[in-house]
Amino acid sequence: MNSFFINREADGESGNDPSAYTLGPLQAGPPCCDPEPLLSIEDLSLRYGNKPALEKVSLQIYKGCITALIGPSGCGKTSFLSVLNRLTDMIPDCHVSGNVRFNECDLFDPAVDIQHLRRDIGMIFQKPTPFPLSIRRNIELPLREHGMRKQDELNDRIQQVLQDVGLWDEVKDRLDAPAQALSGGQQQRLCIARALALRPKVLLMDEPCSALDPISSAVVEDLIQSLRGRYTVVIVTHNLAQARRIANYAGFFWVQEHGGCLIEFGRCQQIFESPIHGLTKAYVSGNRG
Ligand SMILES: Nc1ncnc2c1ncn2[C@@H]1O[C@H](COP(=O)(O)OP(=O)(O)OP(=O)(O)O)[C@@H](O)[C@H]1O
Repeated sequence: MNSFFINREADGESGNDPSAYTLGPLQAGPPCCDPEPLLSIEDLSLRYGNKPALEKVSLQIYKGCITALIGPSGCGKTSFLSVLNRLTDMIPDCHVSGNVRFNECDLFDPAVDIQHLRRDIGMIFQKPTPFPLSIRRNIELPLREHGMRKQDELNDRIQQVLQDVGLWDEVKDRLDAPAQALSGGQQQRLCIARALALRPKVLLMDEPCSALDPISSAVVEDLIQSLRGRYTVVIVTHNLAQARRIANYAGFFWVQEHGGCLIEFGRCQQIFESPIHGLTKAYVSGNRG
Protein backbone atom coordinates (compact mmCIF):
# COMPACT_ATOMS: atom_id res chain seq x y z
CA MET A 1 0.00 0.00 0.00
CA ASN A 2 2.95 2.32 0.45
CA SER A 3 3.25 2.47 -3.30
CA PHE A 4 0.96 5.48 -2.91
CA PHE A 5 3.98 7.48 -1.96
CA ILE A 6 6.25 5.94 -4.50
CA ASN A 7 4.19 5.74 -7.68
CA ARG A 8 1.68 8.49 -8.19
CA GLU A 9 0.64 7.14 -11.58
CA ALA A 10 -0.93 4.24 -9.68
CA ASP A 11 -3.21 6.84 -8.15
CA GLY A 12 -4.76 7.40 -11.53
CA GLU A 13 -3.03 10.67 -12.31
CA SER A 14 -1.47 11.54 -15.59
CA GLY A 15 2.10 12.70 -15.24
CA ASN A 16 2.10 14.35 -18.64
CA ASP A 17 -1.16 16.23 -18.87
CA PRO A 18 -0.29 19.86 -18.11
CA SER A 19 -3.94 20.77 -17.61
CA ALA A 20 -3.96 18.43 -14.61
CA TYR A 21 -1.74 20.89 -12.81
CA THR A 22 -3.95 23.95 -12.94
CA LEU A 23 -6.36 24.71 -10.16
CA GLY A 24 -8.81 23.12 -12.60
CA PRO A 25 -11.86 21.16 -11.51
CA LEU A 26 -12.74 20.46 -7.94
CA GLN A 27 -11.22 17.24 -6.65
CA ALA A 28 -13.64 16.88 -3.78
CA GLY A 29 -17.30 17.60 -3.23
CA PRO A 30 -18.50 20.59 -1.24
CA PRO A 31 -16.31 20.38 1.85
CA CYS A 32 -19.05 20.42 4.41
CA CYS A 33 -21.41 17.82 2.91
CA ASP A 34 -19.73 14.49 3.18
CA PRO A 35 -16.15 14.96 4.35
CA GLU A 36 -13.68 12.23 3.55
CA PRO A 37 -10.67 11.88 5.86
CA LEU A 38 -7.34 12.21 4.07
CA LEU A 39 -5.12 12.24 7.14
CA SER A 40 -6.08 10.39 10.30
CA ILE A 41 -4.06 11.24 13.37
CA GLU A 42 -4.41 9.06 16.44
CA ASP A 43 -2.73 9.49 19.83
CA LEU A 44 0.10 11.56 18.38
CA SER A 45 2.68 12.49 21.00
CA LEU A 46 5.96 14.30 20.44
CA ARG A 47 8.83 15.31 22.65
CA TYR A 48 12.11 17.11 22.11
CA GLY A 49 14.56 15.19 24.27
CA ASN A 50 12.72 14.90 27.57
CA LYS A 51 10.52 17.90 26.92
CA PRO A 52 6.99 16.99 25.83
CA ALA A 53 5.49 19.16 23.10
CA LEU A 54 2.38 17.21 22.09
CA GLU A 55 0.35 14.75 24.09
CA LYS A 56 -2.01 12.23 22.52
CA VAL A 57 -3.50 14.35 19.78
CA SER A 58 -6.19 12.71 17.65
CA LEU A 59 -8.05 14.31 14.78
CA GLN A 60 -8.97 13.90 11.13
CA ILE A 61 -7.97 16.16 8.28
CA TYR A 62 -10.66 16.13 5.61
CA LYS A 63 -10.02 16.07 1.89
CA GLY A 64 -10.58 19.33 0.04
CA CYS A 65 -11.18 21.24 3.28
CA ILE A 66 -9.28 23.99 5.04
CA THR A 67 -8.45 23.08 8.63
CA ALA A 68 -7.19 25.84 10.92
CA LEU A 69 -5.09 25.09 14.00
CA ILE A 70 -5.33 27.76 16.66
CA GLY A 71 -4.00 28.16 20.17
CA PRO A 72 -1.44 30.14 22.16
CA SER A 73 2.28 30.18 21.52
CA GLY A 74 4.08 26.99 22.47
CA CYS A 75 1.06 24.65 22.36
CA GLY A 76 2.62 22.53 19.62
CA LYS A 77 0.88 23.67 16.44
CA THR A 78 4.08 23.92 14.40
CA SER A 79 5.33 20.64 15.82
CA PHE A 80 2.06 19.03 14.75
CA LEU A 81 2.43 20.35 11.18
CA SER A 82 6.05 19.21 11.08
CA VAL A 83 5.04 15.64 11.85
CA LEU A 84 2.68 15.57 8.88
CA ASN A 85 5.43 15.78 6.28
CA ARG A 86 8.03 14.26 8.58
CA LEU A 87 10.14 17.39 8.91
CA THR A 88 10.52 16.14 12.48
CA ASP A 89 12.84 13.42 11.10
CA MET A 90 15.39 16.17 10.65
CA ILE A 91 15.28 17.40 14.25
CA PRO A 92 17.82 15.67 16.48
CA ASP A 93 16.33 14.07 19.58
CA CYS A 94 12.75 14.57 18.40
CA HIS A 95 10.61 11.56 19.33
CA VAL A 96 7.23 10.97 17.75
CA SER A 97 4.74 8.25 18.68
CA GLY A 98 1.20 7.41 17.71
CA ASN A 99 -0.42 6.72 14.36
CA VAL A 100 -0.77 8.92 11.32
CA ARG A 101 -2.43 7.50 8.24
CA PHE A 102 -2.31 9.36 4.95
CA ASN A 103 -4.72 7.95 2.39
CA GLU A 104 -4.81 4.77 4.47
CA CYS A 105 -0.99 4.42 4.43
CA ASP A 106 1.14 4.51 7.57
CA LEU A 107 3.07 7.80 7.43
CA PHE A 108 5.84 6.32 9.60
CA ASP A 109 6.32 3.15 7.58
CA PRO A 110 10.07 2.84 6.86
CA ALA A 111 9.21 2.14 3.21
CA VAL A 112 7.74 5.61 2.72
CA ASP A 113 9.77 7.61 0.23
CA ILE A 114 10.33 10.88 2.08
CA GLN A 115 11.00 12.94 -1.04
CA HIS A 116 7.71 11.82 -2.57
CA LEU A 117 5.90 12.28 0.71
CA ARG A 118 7.06 15.89 0.81
CA ARG A 119 5.86 16.34 -2.75
CA ASP A 120 2.44 15.05 -1.71
CA ILE A 121 2.39 17.06 1.50
CA GLY A 122 4.01 20.45 0.92
CA MET A 123 4.88 23.06 3.52
CA ILE A 124 4.63 26.85 3.39
CA PHE A 125 6.44 28.70 6.15
CA GLN A 126 5.71 31.92 8.01
CA LYS A 127 8.55 33.79 6.37
CA PRO A 128 8.57 33.44 2.57
CA THR A 129 11.45 31.16 1.63
CA PRO A 130 12.23 31.65 -2.09
CA PHE A 131 15.48 30.12 -3.24
CA PRO A 132 18.18 32.72 -4.06
CA LEU A 133 17.47 32.11 -7.74
CA SER A 134 15.32 33.64 -10.45
CA ILE A 135 11.53 33.50 -10.30
CA ARG A 136 11.56 30.89 -13.08
CA ARG A 137 14.24 28.73 -11.46
CA ASN A 138 12.39 28.70 -8.15
CA ILE A 139 9.67 26.63 -9.77
CA GLU A 140 11.78 24.83 -12.33
CA LEU A 141 14.34 23.46 -9.88
CA PRO A 142 12.01 21.25 -7.81
CA LEU A 143 10.25 20.11 -10.98
CA ARG A 144 13.56 19.01 -12.46
CA GLU A 145 14.47 17.29 -9.19
CA HIS A 146 11.24 15.33 -9.51
CA GLY A 147 12.09 14.24 -13.03
CA MET A 148 10.50 16.79 -15.37
CA ARG A 149 13.05 17.54 -18.07
CA LYS A 150 11.31 18.83 -21.20
CA GLN A 151 11.60 22.61 -21.41
CA ASP A 152 8.18 23.12 -22.98
CA GLU A 153 6.52 21.12 -20.20
CA LEU A 154 8.48 23.06 -17.61
CA ASN A 155 7.47 26.37 -19.20
CA ASP A 156 3.80 25.32 -19.30
CA ARG A 157 3.85 24.29 -15.66
CA ILE A 158 5.58 27.49 -14.57
CA GLN A 159 2.99 29.61 -16.35
CA GLN A 160 0.09 27.58 -14.99
CA VAL A 161 1.08 27.75 -11.35
CA LEU A 162 1.98 31.43 -11.56
CA GLN A 163 -1.49 32.01 -13.00
CA ASP A 164 -3.00 29.88 -10.25
CA VAL A 165 -1.51 32.14 -7.59
CA GLY A 166 -2.35 35.32 -9.49
CA LEU A 167 1.30 36.21 -10.08
CA TRP A 168 1.68 35.63 -13.80
CA ASP A 169 0.68 39.09 -14.99
CA GLU A 170 2.94 40.66 -12.37
CA VAL A 171 6.07 38.69 -13.30
CA LYS A 172 5.69 37.31 -16.82
CA ASP A 173 8.07 39.96 -18.20
CA ARG A 174 10.76 39.35 -15.59
CA LEU A 175 10.86 35.61 -15.01
CA ASP A 176 14.64 35.68 -14.93
CA ALA A 177 14.82 38.40 -12.29
CA PRO A 178 15.82 37.35 -8.77
CA ALA A 179 12.90 36.05 -6.71
CA GLN A 180 14.22 37.99 -3.76
CA ALA A 181 13.47 41.25 -5.58
CA LEU A 182 9.74 40.50 -5.25
CA SER A 183 7.67 41.97 -2.42
CA GLY A 184 7.02 39.80 0.63
CA GLY A 185 3.49 38.98 -0.49
CA GLN A 186 4.67 38.13 -4.00
CA GLN A 187 7.43 35.94 -2.54
CA GLN A 188 4.87 34.06 -0.46
CA ARG A 189 2.68 33.52 -3.53
CA LEU A 190 5.75 32.30 -5.41
CA CYS A 191 6.42 29.81 -2.61
CA ILE A 192 2.83 28.60 -2.86
CA ALA A 193 3.23 28.34 -6.64
CA ARG A 194 6.41 26.32 -6.12
CA ALA A 195 4.55 23.93 -3.83
CA LEU A 196 1.56 23.69 -6.20
CA ALA A 197 3.86 22.93 -9.14
CA LEU A 198 4.56 19.54 -7.57
CA ARG A 199 0.82 18.89 -7.47
CA PRO A 200 0.59 18.13 -3.77
CA LYS A 201 -2.40 16.55 -2.11
CA VAL A 202 -1.98 18.55 1.09
CA LEU A 203 -0.56 21.99 1.78
CA LEU A 204 0.62 22.68 5.32
CA MET A 205 0.82 26.39 6.06
CA ASP A 206 2.50 27.74 9.15
CA GLU A 207 1.22 31.29 9.71
CA PRO A 208 1.61 32.08 6.00
CA CYS A 209 0.28 35.64 6.32
CA SER A 210 1.79 36.77 9.57
CA ALA A 211 4.94 38.27 8.03
CA LEU A 212 2.93 40.21 5.43
CA ASP A 213 1.34 43.65 5.35
CA PRO A 214 -2.48 43.67 5.54
CA ILE A 215 -3.01 44.06 1.78
CA SER A 216 -0.59 41.24 0.85
CA SER A 217 -2.07 39.17 3.64
CA ALA A 218 -5.55 39.59 2.16
CA VAL A 219 -4.27 38.56 -1.28
CA VAL A 220 -2.65 35.41 0.15
CA GLU A 221 -5.77 34.68 2.18
CA ASP A 222 -7.91 34.90 -0.97
CA LEU A 223 -5.47 32.55 -2.67
CA ILE A 224 -5.79 30.05 0.18
CA GLN A 225 -9.57 30.25 -0.15
CA SER A 226 -9.26 29.47 -3.86
CA LEU A 227 -7.47 26.21 -2.98
CA ARG A 228 -10.51 24.88 -1.09
CA GLY A 229 -11.92 21.77 -2.71
CA ARG A 230 -8.85 21.44 -4.92
CA TYR A 231 -6.27 20.87 -2.24
CA THR A 232 -6.41 19.91 1.39
CA VAL A 233 -5.04 22.75 3.49
CA VAL A 234 -3.94 22.72 7.12
CA ILE A 235 -3.13 26.21 8.32
CA VAL A 236 -1.69 27.39 11.62
CA THR A 237 -2.80 30.91 12.39
CA HIS A 238 -2.88 33.28 15.35
CA ASN A 239 -5.37 35.40 13.46
CA LEU A 240 -8.69 34.14 14.78
CA ALA A 241 -10.68 36.30 12.37
CA GLN A 242 -8.76 34.73 9.51
CA ALA A 243 -9.35 31.21 10.82
CA ARG A 244 -13.03 31.99 11.09
CA ARG A 245 -13.19 33.42 7.57
CA ILE A 246 -11.40 30.65 5.74
CA ALA A 247 -11.59 27.37 7.65
CA ASN A 248 -14.08 24.54 7.36
CA TYR A 249 -12.68 22.85 10.46
CA ALA A 250 -10.75 24.18 13.43
CA GLY A 251 -8.65 22.56 16.12
CA PHE A 252 -7.92 24.39 19.35
CA PHE A 253 -4.63 23.48 21.07
CA TRP A 254 -3.56 24.39 24.59
CA VAL A 255 -0.45 23.81 26.70
CA GLN A 256 -0.80 21.49 29.66
CA GLU A 257 1.64 19.79 31.99
CA HIS A 258 2.54 17.07 29.48
CA GLY A 259 2.81 19.34 26.46
CA GLY A 260 0.41 20.70 23.91
CA CYS A 261 -2.90 18.96 23.61
CA LEU A 262 -5.95 19.28 21.43
CA ILE A 263 -8.77 20.68 23.52
CA GLU A 264 -11.46 20.72 20.87
CA PHE A 265 -11.86 19.97 17.19
CA GLY A 266 -14.88 20.47 15.01
CA ARG A 267 -16.51 22.47 12.28
CA CYS A 268 -15.21 26.01 12.33
CA GLN A 269 -18.61 27.55 13.00
CA GLN A 270 -19.15 25.27 15.98
CA ILE A 271 -15.71 26.02 17.46
CA PHE A 272 -16.23 29.77 17.17
CA GLU A 273 -19.93 30.06 17.88
CA SER A 274 -20.79 27.19 20.20
CA PRO A 275 -17.60 25.69 21.63
CA ILE A 276 -18.12 22.81 24.02
CA HIS A 277 -15.04 23.37 26.19
CA GLY A 278 -14.77 26.40 28.48
CA LEU A 279 -11.14 26.99 27.48
CA THR A 280 -12.08 27.15 23.81
CA LYS A 281 -14.84 29.59 24.62
CA ALA A 282 -12.47 31.81 26.59
CA TYR A 283 -9.81 31.69 23.86
CA VAL A 284 -12.02 32.38 20.85
CA SER A 285 -13.79 35.18 22.69
CA GLY A 286 -10.41 36.78 23.47
CA ASN A 287 -10.68 36.27 27.22
CA ARG A 288 -7.65 33.98 27.44
CA GLY A 289 -4.48 33.29 25.57
N1 LIG B 1 13.46 22.00 17.70
C1 LIG B 1 13.01 22.11 18.96
N2 LIG B 1 13.77 21.70 19.99
C2 LIG B 1 13.36 21.80 21.28
N3 LIG B 1 12.14 22.28 21.63
C3 LIG B 1 11.35 22.70 20.64
C4 LIG B 1 11.73 22.64 19.26
N4 LIG B 1 10.71 23.13 18.52
C5 LIG B 1 9.74 23.48 19.37
N5 LIG B 1 10.11 23.23 20.64
C6 LIG B 1 9.31 23.44 21.86
O1 LIG B 1 8.11 22.68 21.71
C7 LIG B 1 7.00 23.43 22.21
C8 LIG B 1 5.98 23.58 21.09
O2 LIG B 1 6.53 24.43 20.08
P1 LIG B 1 5.78 24.75 18.74
O3 LIG B 1 6.65 25.67 17.94
O4 LIG B 1 5.34 23.50 18.10
O5 LIG B 1 4.48 25.55 19.29
P2 LIG B 1 3.53 26.54 18.51
O6 LIG B 1 2.18 26.35 19.07
O7 LIG B 1 3.68 26.37 17.05
O8 LIG B 1 4.11 27.97 18.94
P3 LIG B 1 4.03 29.36 18.12
O9 LIG B 1 2.59 29.67 17.97
O10 LIG B 1 4.76 30.32 19.00
O11 LIG B 1 4.73 29.14 16.82
C9 LIG B 1 7.54 24.74 22.71
O12 LIG B 1 7.74 24.62 24.10
C10 LIG B 1 8.86 24.89 21.99
O13 LIG B 1 9.80 25.62 22.76
